Amino acid sequence: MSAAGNHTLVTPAEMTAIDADAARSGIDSYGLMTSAGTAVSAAALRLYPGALRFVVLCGPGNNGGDGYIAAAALRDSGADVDVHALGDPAALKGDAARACTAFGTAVKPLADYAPTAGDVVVDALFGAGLSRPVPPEAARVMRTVASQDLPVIAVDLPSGVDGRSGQVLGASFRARHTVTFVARKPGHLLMPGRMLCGTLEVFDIGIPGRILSARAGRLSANGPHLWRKYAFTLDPAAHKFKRGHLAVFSGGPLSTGAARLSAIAGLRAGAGLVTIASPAAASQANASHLTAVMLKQIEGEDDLSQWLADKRIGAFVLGPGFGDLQRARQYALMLGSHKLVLDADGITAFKDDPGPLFKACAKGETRLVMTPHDGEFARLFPDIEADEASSKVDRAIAAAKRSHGVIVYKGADTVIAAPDGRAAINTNAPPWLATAGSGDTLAGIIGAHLAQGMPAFEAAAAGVWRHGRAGAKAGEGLTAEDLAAAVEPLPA
Ligand SMILES: NC(=O)C1=CN([C@@H]2O[C@H](COP(=O)(O)OP(=O)(O)OC[C@H]3O[C@@H](n4cnc5c(N)ncnc54)[C@H](O)[C@@H]3O)[C@@H](O)[C@H]2O)[C@@H](O)CC1
Ligand SMILES: Nc1ncnc2c1ncn2[C@@H]1O[C@H](COP(=O)(O)OP(=O)(O)O)[C@@H](O)[C@H]1O
Ligand SMILES: [K+]
Repeated sequence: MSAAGNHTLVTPAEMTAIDADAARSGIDSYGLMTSAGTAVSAAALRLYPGALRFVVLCGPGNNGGDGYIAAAALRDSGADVDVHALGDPAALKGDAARACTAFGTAVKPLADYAPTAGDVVVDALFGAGLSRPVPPEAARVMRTVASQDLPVIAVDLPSGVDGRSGQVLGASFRARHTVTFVARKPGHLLMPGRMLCGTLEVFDIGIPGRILSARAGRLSANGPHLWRKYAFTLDPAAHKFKRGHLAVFSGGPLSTGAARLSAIAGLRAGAGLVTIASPAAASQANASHLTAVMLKQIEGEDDLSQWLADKRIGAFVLGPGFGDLQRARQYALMLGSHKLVLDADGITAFKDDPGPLFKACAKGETRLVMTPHDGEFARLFPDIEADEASSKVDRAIAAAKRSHGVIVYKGADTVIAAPDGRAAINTNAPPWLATAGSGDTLAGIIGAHLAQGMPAFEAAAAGVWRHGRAGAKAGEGLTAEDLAAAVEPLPA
């Protein structure tokens, strides 16, 4: 068994190709199924030593095959086991047919299963091969098992969860524990799939790492492996400008708090210098709340173009509490080759006509990071959002390619995607991050990374991860002020 520590994520389609490569290289596929099914039985015995009965529900493919192996191993260990099959077991093919024959004991129809207190359900109906909504008889069993709150151990994925997108096709089991093989799939990390897996175990069934890496794409779980080489230690001779200068645009007099949250988070995240660029009317409000953060009055385009001559400004944050959408457009388009985190109102400002922004970011190194939540994403990319066949990862990558910027598609399962097709799914964010000002804090952390010279994808991925860590450290009930204060130094 390996902890879910390997960062690579493999889609079901890639897994099929890995499977085929393994077979071509001479690895016995029935041996792989035997390892998989045996791992499931071991988990079932370990987690539920007091089970009165194990009920293994087997589907029409190799997921069902794993189930037959598990059922045989459970029976051979002395447990009470019943197997119920979806479809006719005589129609099974290949390794699954062999596993069913090896099980040897009578198999009952799925519809005959009457859930009973003391049952532990092993869900081997569908795994990577789920291709359409689950049939009604499977949905019925899922409902009765849930209504009795029986524990479910899922083989590979809770049946009904699409391993590519994490979406539920029709209905699904809610597992207490899921045993998957070789590597995690995106559906284990994306919502709602993540919630339906319970605890997740990745079992190494013996497919060599070289076969995995040859087929795996550019999607991983977010973590320090993505940015470690940019997580510098401080040069003893550093001065504040060397640590990066971040500028944050403030909104008007009644909405200055968001920019301050970004600014303070930017300082905490390691920027040497943070300046709030404030309209004159808001200067007083900002000045009365700022100490370490500096203040610069920027009243309009003339002030901004003069200020932009200061080449020491490493990055800008535009959007939190900004308010004036027309001005947000002007400012964003004036930033030339400067790096920019565009959040909140900065994103909404480009709702009806994002073309000029995307064009301005088309050349050279990626310099734009956008941090939309669902609503903002749909405003900027309505057609991408409307494509129901695509996963959150697909949508984030499509938006990154179109905008030439890094997309941080926020939520409980934030996806970070780059225009070159790299993507990561974040998993360390506690639910209490959903609080006012939390997104402003995130924008400031990412801005600090950009100001310090991290490339955009790494800056964004590290920012999302540090934001999640800070949330966990500050704990439930945090406010956005606590969050900024809880940002830990890099490298973590
Ligand atoms: N990838 C690997 O290396 C290994 C995979 N194994 C298992 O193999 C599984 C994948 O096997 P398969 O590709 O056979 O796929 P599945 O067993 O997940 O399901 C495919 C079967 O279900 C049918 N089906 C799909 N959606 C349906 C629906 N909504 N209603 C009714 N029937 C439906 C398909 O026509 C096909 O017969 C994995 O999830 C895993 O459990 C293991 O045997 C170990 C090795
Ligand atoms: N259920 C959740 N679990 C974990 N993180 C969440 C959840 N909901 C939201 N978040 C995170 O909280 C932050 C909220 O940002 P945003 O929606 O912009 O809020 P605000 O505008 O109030 O600052 C984002 O980083 C998002 O990923
Ligand atoms: K399953």
